[in-house]
Amino acid sequence: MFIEPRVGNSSHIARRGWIEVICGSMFSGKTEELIRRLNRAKIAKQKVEIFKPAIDTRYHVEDVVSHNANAIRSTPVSFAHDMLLLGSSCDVVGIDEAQFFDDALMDVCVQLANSGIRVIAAGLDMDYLGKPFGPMPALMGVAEYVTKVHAVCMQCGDIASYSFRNAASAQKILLGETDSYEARCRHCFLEGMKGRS
Ligand SMILES: Nc1ncnc2c1ncn2[C@@H]1O[C@H](COP(=O)(O)OP(=O)(O)O)[C@@H](O)[C@H]1O
Ligand SMILES: Cc1cn([C@H]2C[C@H](O)[C@@H](COP(=O)(O)O)O2)c(=O)[nH]c1=O
Ligand SMILES: [Zn+2]
Repeated sequence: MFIEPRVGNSSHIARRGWIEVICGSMFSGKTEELIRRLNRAKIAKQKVEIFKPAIDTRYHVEDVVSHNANAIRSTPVSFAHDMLLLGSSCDVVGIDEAQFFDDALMDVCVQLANSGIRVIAAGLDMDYLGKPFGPMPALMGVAEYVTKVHAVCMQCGDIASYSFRNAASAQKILLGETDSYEARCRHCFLEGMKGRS
């Protein structure tokens, strides 16, 4: 479905940008899919830059790493606006953990795409309460392509769209893995939330 954008010296080939969003729960394969698309762009000899929020240091300070240990080199940035300058000379900009960015993310992605860059952003569509997460809904609204991927429910084996938090914290941001979260389907998520305020 996703072709590599045609970039080159030929004046008749216009450079066209667009926005792709890969969303879903934790463990749904967002990062794997992001890495797959970015590696294909690299194979097509396109200039690729990958960014992640500086707060996400779970596996590695610089690499974007999936739960099954696929990795790709990235630049950690503190603010969405940092990507405007750092990504402006690329063909493709990849963004992981997009939900952690500030509300400027949508405008930044639009500006990058308007300047001819293919933007691929992966992030959680919902937080541990099942509510839309940060700048993701706005970004999905302006994206040309939105792909929702699913995990496997750890309770019943059905498809999972929710990230159920097993830890006691009520803070919106709590970095973690299987130590604090499990993927759940709607039914098992609601069962787990019963009795919580
Ligand atoms: N409940 C689960 N459902 C599906 N995959 C899981 C689950 N738990 C662990 N995994 C592993 O996580 C991988 C996906 O990791 P990743 O791409 O980092 O996901 P995400 O970025 O969406 O959190 C899968 O290929 C699988 O090996
Ligand atoms: C649901 C939820 C998750 N987080 C954190 C937990 C992880 O560190 C990342 C998600 O990583 P993944 O690549 O999608 O597995 O987000 C959080 O801080 N708050 C939440 O509500
Ligand atoms: Zn279930």
